[in-house]
Amino acid sequence: MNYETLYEKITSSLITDGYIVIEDALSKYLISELLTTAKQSQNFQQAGISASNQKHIDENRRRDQIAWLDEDGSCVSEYLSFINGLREYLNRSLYLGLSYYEAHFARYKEGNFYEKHLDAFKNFKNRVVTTVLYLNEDWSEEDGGELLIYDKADNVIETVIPHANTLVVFMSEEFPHAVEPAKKDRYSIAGWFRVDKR
Ligand SMILES: O=C(O)CCC(=O)C(=O)O
Ligand SMILES: [Fe+2]
Repeated sequence: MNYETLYEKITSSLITDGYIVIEDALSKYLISELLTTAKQSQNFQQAGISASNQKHIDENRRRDQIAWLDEDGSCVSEYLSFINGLREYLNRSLYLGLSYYEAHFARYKEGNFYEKHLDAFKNFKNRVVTTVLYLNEDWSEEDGGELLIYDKADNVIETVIPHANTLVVFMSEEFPHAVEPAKKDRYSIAGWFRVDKR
């Protein structure tokens, strides 16, 4: 698949707004394969909070479960090839020097949420660009689980319904965000382009 138009759209929005929400971003088929892979994964673990990967689990702030992506299935490879093209495009056009991408499937069960947070800590300079791809077919407004994106003045600037094939991309240091409690299982792939070494 040729993703150039999508890369161009993401890049220009990152320049003007710092973020973008795109519905129907990728192929429907790819999204349903990714959902099947996520649902079948045996690797989900309770997510932690701390910056340093030490498992400090704080259930008051975050209740989702995560499974780090590995390139075993063809749909995961296809998704990562889209992502790698985006990484190269961003590096070519914005000189971001993104060196790699880490990503996990996330599952929020009924009642799970993620309090308002930033994905990157200013002094660390590690996570530069965040991506979230939603995998939920037939998600309606009553199902909760919205992503709220805030500006620096703490106003909600976007309320994103986690519909299958909606892709969100934003500058990690700039946008506090939160996940509202989900009312049924909510699946996504959250990922981060980083500038440090693996
Ligand atoms: O799933 C989402 O909408 C956002 C998840 C998130 O903020 C994170 O994993 O850091
Ligand atoms: Fe986040």
